[in-house]
Amino acid sequence: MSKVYVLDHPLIQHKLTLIRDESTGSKEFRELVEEVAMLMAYEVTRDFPLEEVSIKTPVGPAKARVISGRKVGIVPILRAGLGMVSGMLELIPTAKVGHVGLYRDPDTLQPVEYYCKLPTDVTERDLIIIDPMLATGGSAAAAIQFLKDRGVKNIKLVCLIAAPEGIDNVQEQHDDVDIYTAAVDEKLNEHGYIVPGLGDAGDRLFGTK
Ligand SMILES: O=P(O)(O)OC[C@H]1O[C@H](OP(=O)(O)OP(=O)(O)O)[C@H](O)[C@@H]1O
Ligand SMILES: O=c1cc[nH]c(=O)[nH]1
Ligand SMILES: [Mg+2]
Repeated sequence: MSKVYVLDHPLIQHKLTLIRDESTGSKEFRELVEEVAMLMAYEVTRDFPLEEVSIKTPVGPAKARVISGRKVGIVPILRAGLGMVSGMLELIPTAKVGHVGLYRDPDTLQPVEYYCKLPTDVTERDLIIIDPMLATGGSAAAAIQFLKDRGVKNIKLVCLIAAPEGIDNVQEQHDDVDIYTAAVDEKLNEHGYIVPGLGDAGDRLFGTK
C-alpha cells in the first residue's frame, strides 16, 4: 500500500490557511501556491540518495555528499498544476517539466484529456505529478495511468489539499504511488468540490470566473 504524507510544517500550514481564505486575491494566491510548492519540494526530495564526493574547500580536501545522479521530471496537471511548477523548480532546478492537460467534466466529474507533452527521456526519470487539488481523484489517477502507459515506473503525487475520497481512489488504482499533501480535508460536496478546500484552484490562480 502506498503512503500518504501530510506535510504539517508550520510554514506550510500558515501559508495554506492564507491560500484557503476567500479574501486572498489572485496575485497573493499565486505567490503563496508557489511558496508552498517550494516547501513541499523539500519534503518530497527527502528520500533522494546521497553519494560521497571529494572536493577542496579553501581550507583543504574534504569528503562531502551530493545527490546521487537522480533524474527528475515534474508533471503539472493543467491548468492548476502550473501554479506549483516554479516553486518545485526552485529546489529541483535540473528537473525537466512535462505537461498533462486534463479537465474535469463538470457534470460527470470524469477527467477529459486534451494535452500531453513529456520529456523524451521520461522513462528514465522519477516523476513528481503536481496538482493543487485531489478531489475525486479521477484526474490524478488518469494522469498516473497515462504516465505508466508510457513506461514510467517511479511516480509521486503532490497536492495541496486532498479529499479522503481522492486518496482512496488513487490508492485503489495505484498502490505504488505515494501521496504528499498539505492537508486532508473533510469531504466532497455534491459538485465534487473539496470541503472546506479552497474553491476552484485554476480559477483562483488565473483569475477566470
Ligand atoms: O480529483 P478530481 O475530481 O479529478 O478533481 C481535481 C481536478 O480538478 C481541478 O482541475 P479542473 O478540472 O478544474 O481544471 P483546471 O485546472 O483547468 O481548472 C484540479 O486542478 C484537479 O486537476
Ligand atoms: O475543490 C476542488 C475540486 C476540484 N477542483 C478544484 O479546483 N477544487
Ligand atoms: Mg478548475
